[in-house]
Amino acid sequence: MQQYKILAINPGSTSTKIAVYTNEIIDFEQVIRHSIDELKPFTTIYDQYDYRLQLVKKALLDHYIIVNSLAAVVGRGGPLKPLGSGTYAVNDSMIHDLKRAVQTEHASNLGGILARGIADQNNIPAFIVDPVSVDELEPLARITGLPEIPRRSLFHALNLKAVAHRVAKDLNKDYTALTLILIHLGGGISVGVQQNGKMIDVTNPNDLGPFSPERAGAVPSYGLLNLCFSGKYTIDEIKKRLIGNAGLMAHLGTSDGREVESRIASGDTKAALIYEAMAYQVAKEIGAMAAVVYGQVDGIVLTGGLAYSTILVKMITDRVKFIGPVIVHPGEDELKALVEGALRVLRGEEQAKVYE
Ligand SMILES: Nc1ncnc2c1ncn2[C@@H]1O[C@H](COP(=O)(O)OP(=O)(O)OP(=O)(O)O)[C@@H](O)[C@H]1O
Ligand SMILES: CCCC(=O)O
Repeated sequence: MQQYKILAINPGSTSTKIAVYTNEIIDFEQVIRHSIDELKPFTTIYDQYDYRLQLVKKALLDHYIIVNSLAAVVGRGGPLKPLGSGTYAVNDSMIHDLKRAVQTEHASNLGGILARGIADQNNIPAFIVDPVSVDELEPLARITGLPEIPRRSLFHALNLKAVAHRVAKDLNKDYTALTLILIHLGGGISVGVQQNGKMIDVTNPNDLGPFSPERAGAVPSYGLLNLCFSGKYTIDEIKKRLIGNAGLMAHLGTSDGREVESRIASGDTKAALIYEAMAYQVAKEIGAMAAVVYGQVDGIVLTGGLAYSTILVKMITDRVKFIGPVIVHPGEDELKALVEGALRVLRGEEQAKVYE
């Protein structure tokens, strides 16, 4: 079998995670941490480019990786314009949009730029895979009761798509032949339904669907309206509340599922009620996604950090197993997901898409 050595780069707000794989086997992984003081001099995310690039190059040297041994470099895709799923070659239009943070400033905007910066040294391809702005919604799924507020597709695309590929492989089925309900159970929770390889409906964890360890999910609109106009909060404070200080955090003062479970084990009835409510909301959303595909579901796939929880998985499974088999792939491995996306292209299983 042909050997492909691939560098994956995942820039986050306080770290740059990198890994080198040979095919699906990891050679090394490193988390390069960035202190607040180190990042302070940079006004925009793009201003951090050279600083992070030098650190990635140093890490490669430290691990005796020479750039010309690499077959490709793959970076985390930032919130680009809405686009179809898959692996994209990093081109000039993408670099332009990543630099100007076309949707929003986010550290992941540096993923494609760093990948290109290293790949260009050796004339090898640079890719990104399934950024959060993957948008494959059916027209019906976009419509809300307010024409000026359509639903937007923003979700944990990288992990959900990678896990869908793994499930198809495990079942020895064609990826596009499966209809799957896919649930990422992380700090935020995304629930979507994938048919013919497309996520035709999905909840954006920042404004719809179940509440999660730190986000509010869907809340009654009149209540939210009153909070916004109470005069007590700025718009930024409301945003931070909805996606940082909501869900388990707001009810229980922690966003750590393990901590909630140890409280439940020691008899905390409030923790038990809130945790079950989160499972209940996830199950309800799974039911809604099943209705989208007339109940014809090949599997319900639970993934993300909270999928390590046997209690939570059981509470969800008990409510949804009548819809289809529940398959659990706990955790999320974004670097591996990036490498798998690059490998699909290098092996000719998929064509690299072109960002316009
Ligand atoms: N064994 C476990 N039991 C219960 N909860 C767990 C376990 N392991 C991880 N978690 C919980 O999973 C959640 C984090 O999941 P994950 O790491 O997928 O999220 P994240 O990367 O922080 O956020 P996001 O996935 O939204 O980007 C936390 O609430 C964490 O406490
Ligand atoms: C917006 C979906 C992805 C994330 O919250 O990290």
